Amino acid sequence: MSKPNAWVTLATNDGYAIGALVLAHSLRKVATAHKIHIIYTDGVTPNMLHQLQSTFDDSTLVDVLDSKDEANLALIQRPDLGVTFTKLHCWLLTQYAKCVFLDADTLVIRNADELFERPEITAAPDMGWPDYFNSGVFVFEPSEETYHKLVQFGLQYGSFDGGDQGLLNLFFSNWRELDARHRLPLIYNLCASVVYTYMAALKRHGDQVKIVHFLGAQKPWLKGGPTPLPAFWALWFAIYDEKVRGTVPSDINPAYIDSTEFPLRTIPLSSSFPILVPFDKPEIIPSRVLAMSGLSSASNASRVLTPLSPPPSNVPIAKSTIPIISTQSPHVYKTKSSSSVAKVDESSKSLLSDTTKEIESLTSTVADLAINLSAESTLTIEKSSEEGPTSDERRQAWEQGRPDYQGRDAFENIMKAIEKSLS
Ligand SMILES: O=c1ccn([C@@H]2O[C@H](COP(=O)(O)OP(=O)(O)O[C@H]3O[C@H](CO)[C@@H](O)[C@H](O)[C@H]3O)[C@@H](O)[C@H]2O)c(=O)[nH]1
Ligand SMILES: [Mn+2]
Repeated sequence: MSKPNAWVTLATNDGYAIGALVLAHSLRKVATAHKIHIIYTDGVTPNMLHQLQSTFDDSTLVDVLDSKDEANLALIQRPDLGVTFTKLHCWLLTQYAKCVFLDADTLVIRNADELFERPEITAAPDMGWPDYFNSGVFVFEPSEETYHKLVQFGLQYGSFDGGDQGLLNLFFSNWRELDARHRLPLIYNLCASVVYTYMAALKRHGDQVKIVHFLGAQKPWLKGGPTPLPAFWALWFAIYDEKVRGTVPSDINPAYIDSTEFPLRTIPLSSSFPILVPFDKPEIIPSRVLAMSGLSSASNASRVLTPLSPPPSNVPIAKSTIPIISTQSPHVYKTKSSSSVAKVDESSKSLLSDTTKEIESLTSTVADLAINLSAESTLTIEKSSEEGPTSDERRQAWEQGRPDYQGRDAFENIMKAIEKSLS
């Protein structure tokens, strides 16, 4: 009998375990034909583990302190590579013929079983640097030999970003030159946390998206706020509410939220981005999710209408040190070892609010700076006649990828506004 295939994910603590639960339910909702397997560490509390084990088809404990394992032995010297090496354990799942690894912060919103027809290594470009692949979704073939090579490689060269993505991209360094089968369209790993500069493409392909990735410091299960694509967050919460919330044990680490605390806000730039109707069944969108998305009913659910409301007063406003388009979260990623969970929760919370602010400010920067420019007397802009475009028209033009680059939105003006908004 031939071996089965499996989706594989990883959780080293209760927060990521919640993500993994939502992910597993999303895979069942889209009726995958393949197994669903989780790798976990003892950072997951027993009650959460029970939930994982009753939701996933199978699970594997990876004990980072178990010195019988060569990788773990080596880890004692290289604690920085902790979670990275844990992720590599997926290659040891040789009970499967082929696997697709999914980060615990991904969500499968349409059946994507065709991924198992792809060879190792298959992945989508990283949104921050498309010459590298993003390691949140990748096709691989379990093999002890590959595992050992990866471990040796990792020990020798480390990871240029401190995480598995850097290590895997160094190991599979010819990925970009491989044939087209190895490169996934972005609909298999659409990052729901970056501000897209190509809104027209997003609008064109948004309704074909199959896998969403909540990459970066903000995760749906953490306190914080929505990202520039609230419609996708709404999908995550729809599954969380329906399948997970009632099952999450009360002794879970209190840093992780109940979704009722999720601030009901949307972001202006996405005001014309159509919400995706989950699983072709508009009636299953809970009314709270519709409210979150600014929609009154699923039938006229073509536009997100709610204006931005003020940030919740309990979110501390810290001076940000995060780059504007923050698609990676190496700090949070690296520091979340099970031994320092409590400490890190605090720091990731403030990182989170920084990022929220940053994304919000960038979002309004991109859309609003163009619109507000003409009002700035300090900028050297040709004052146009009163018949010029209205703010709404200019916003629309931006969202459709048609800014007035010859006039008000000229390079110099945008530069000035960006510098101004950053200073
Ligand atoms: O404390 C942690 C941190 C991570 N993970 C697992 O590892 C994955 C990757 O971490 P994540 O926080 O999702 O990283 P991203 O924000 O997605 O950042 C990028 O950078 C990471 C480090 O290189 C890569 O693993 C990701 O695939 C890549 O998208 C998670 O989804 C989990 O499955 C844990 O279980 N515990
Ligand atoms: Mn991720």
